[in-house]
Amino acid sequence: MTAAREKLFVALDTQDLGRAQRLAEALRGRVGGLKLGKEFFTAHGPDGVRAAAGGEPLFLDLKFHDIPNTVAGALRAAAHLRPAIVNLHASGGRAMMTAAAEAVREATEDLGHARPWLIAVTVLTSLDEADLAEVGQSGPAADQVLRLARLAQDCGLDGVVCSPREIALLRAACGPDFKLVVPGIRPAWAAAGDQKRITTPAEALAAGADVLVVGRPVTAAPEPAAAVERLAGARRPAPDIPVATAYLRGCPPRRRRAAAAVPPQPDPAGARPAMTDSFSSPPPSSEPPPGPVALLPVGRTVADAYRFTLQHVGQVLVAALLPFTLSLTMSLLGAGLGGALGFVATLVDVFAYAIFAVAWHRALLVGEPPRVLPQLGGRQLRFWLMSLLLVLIVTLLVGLPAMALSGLAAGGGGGPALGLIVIPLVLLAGYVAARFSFVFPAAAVDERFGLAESWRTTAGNAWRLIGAYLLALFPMIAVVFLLMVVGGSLLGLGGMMGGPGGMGPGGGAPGIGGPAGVVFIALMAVVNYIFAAVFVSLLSLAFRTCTGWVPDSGQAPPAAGPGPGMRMSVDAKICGLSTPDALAAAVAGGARWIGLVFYPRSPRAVSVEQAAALTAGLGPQVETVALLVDPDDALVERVVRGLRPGLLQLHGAESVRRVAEIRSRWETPVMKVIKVARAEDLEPAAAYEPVADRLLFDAKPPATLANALPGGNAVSFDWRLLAGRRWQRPWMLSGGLTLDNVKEAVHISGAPAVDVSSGVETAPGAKSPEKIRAFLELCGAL
Ligand SMILES: O=c1ccn([C@@H]2O[C@H](COP(=O)(O)O)[C@@H](O)[C@H]2O)c(=O)[nH]1
Repeated sequence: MTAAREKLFVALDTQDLGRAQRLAEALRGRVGGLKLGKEFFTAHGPDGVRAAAGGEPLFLDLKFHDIPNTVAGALRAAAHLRPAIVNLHASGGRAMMTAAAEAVREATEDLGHARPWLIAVTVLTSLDEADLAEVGQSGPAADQVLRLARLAQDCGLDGVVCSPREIALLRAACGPDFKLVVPGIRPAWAAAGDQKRITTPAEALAAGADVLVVGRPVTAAPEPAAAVERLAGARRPAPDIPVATAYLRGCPPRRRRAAAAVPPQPDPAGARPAMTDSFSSPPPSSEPPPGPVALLPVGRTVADAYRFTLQHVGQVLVAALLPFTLSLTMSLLGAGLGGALGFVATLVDVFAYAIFAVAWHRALLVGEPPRVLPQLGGRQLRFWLMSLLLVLIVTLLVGLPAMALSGLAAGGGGGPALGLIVIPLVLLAGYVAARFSFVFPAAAVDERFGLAESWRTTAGNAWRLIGAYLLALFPMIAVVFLLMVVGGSLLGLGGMMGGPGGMGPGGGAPGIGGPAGVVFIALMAVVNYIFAAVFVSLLSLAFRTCTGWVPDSGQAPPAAGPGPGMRMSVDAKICGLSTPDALAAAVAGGARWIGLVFYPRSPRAVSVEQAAALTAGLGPQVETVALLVDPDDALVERVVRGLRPGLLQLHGAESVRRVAEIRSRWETPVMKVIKVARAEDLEPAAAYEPVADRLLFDAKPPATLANALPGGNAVSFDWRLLAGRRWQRPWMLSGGLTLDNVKEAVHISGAPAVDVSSGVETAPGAKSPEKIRAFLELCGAL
């Protein structure tokens, strides 16, 4: 069982004993345990619990809340059911929790049972700040959660129930051994229902949850066991693949567990499987951003699709060689065959496209360089079958009605009416195809992803997808047209427009002869494959953005640094912007982040008002980063409220706890700066990884430098210190980067992103738009 599944307790919230038993049976051995709560218990009592749990680790979720004597008695009674976890409400107070802890200890000792975790519910995950205010509790939910967690710990409880949003905060405050049992888990594909403080399973695991409690996403699924698989394997974009992250605002923490949690003691009676140590094993690496699935940024996605393809034209040709040969052979054969054999030739042609598209999807999504002779098998077959199925669906849904209607219209002499009928149908065809299109990248990366899932995950992005395809099409049409005209006139070929210029990669059968014609056709084929690669890239990028897919560690390209596979260019942050022209240069040049400094001593400092005015109207393609140095709460509050930055850069000596607190309290992703001069300066990074969303490695201000700033001193450090290092968090490099050294810095350190300030200035604080442009150009070409 994977670590993710072992940490999963499924809530069997039902009054139907048979259903609970069927669910338990379906989930037996697939999850860490089962949770039976008030609904089931009220209907079936302790005997029902025994009958339903059937020896699986049991979380008896009765959330006791009463006077100390009553809760202690209830827990003594509950001990007979041999639960692995029992709970109460922390708001019952100190005396109640202390009595409860004592009762659990005594009762299990008397019975000779293993002692279950006794945990306290802090603030229900169905409550948000507004709900809390209504019951007289003002302030962030996280404050109340932290207060109650500390009290519970003080009373000798093993842990708490908290929402995923407070995991990092509680880990920092209560230590690695304090159990965090986390409901409010919602993969992207599941409805939130009544839950409010939610996140994805991957995020909760990555943040350091000991147990994930999931109910309806599993129990309401047609196949609960399959839902567990999906949930445990649910993925989100990899932070270190620059393009993927460009679409997502903010990143949640991913934590490497500081220490193994202590599992409950083994059951001496041996009747109930104790939770294994793998409960505490670190989750597989994944980087899930919080919140809803991102909207697809149309312009940026198209630009990235072109950029990725054009940066790897050689690889496109490698990927195209076999498909092109196959396609050309079949086209030549098919041209002479016609009828059924011609149809077979078309099927082979589609298969050739599948070979190409699978290779290119994999190039982008998992960084696998294409090969001249790829391994052919299930992937291409699935892709091919999906292509045929989609053609069939679109034909049945749209093509046939269009033909019938246009026949009617033509018969009735309704020429103009024809357009009115056909145009909506064509739009419908595009819409349906776009909604189903995610099955293709999914097939290429071996994801189980059907039409229904594609339909679901494209919801809200369908028209953006269509817009992106149309936008991508314009340059293609222009280039093909140009080639036709130029090629036609150069070669003296008539009727070229009906020749081999189809947008499909295989092109048509050549209708022109002679060596010049062959060269021309070869050129068209190359162009066609390049454009096909753009489309495939576009689809891959959209898939990754909308579904949050991220490769398994086994198939992922290196998490950082230029690996042997294929990669996008280096992302850049231009920091310390204070003028509109510099900001415009950064945005136009493709900076992924723009940094604003809220540190009064800096020559780049801006006020919150200036910053807000400067960044007003910025599109989603660029993220605002607020640089703070040991900020007090009031400053963070002002900056977050006034600017709503996508990232808070903490550039001072903020402790791990403070970083966690800032992130959680202001619900804004944070980037912690690690200042480096020597190898040992990298060590603190590990402690910050659990609580920060990003790391920034900057040069340590030299002690000898008079009036040194916390950063931006035009000083660099030995980039070799970072070479080959892998971090759990996405990271970037800064410190004395300039136009002259950025290439070398990236090459040596393997940085996936860079941050520059003084290197694009003419004097401290005076940004040069020209230098910014040139710097970004360099990064784009790296
Ligand atoms: O704060 C809390 C405490 C407990 N729960 C319980 O967890 C499950 C969640 O079920 P879903 O169907 O996944 O929403 C449910 O049994 C709750 O009683 C919680 O959600 N929040």
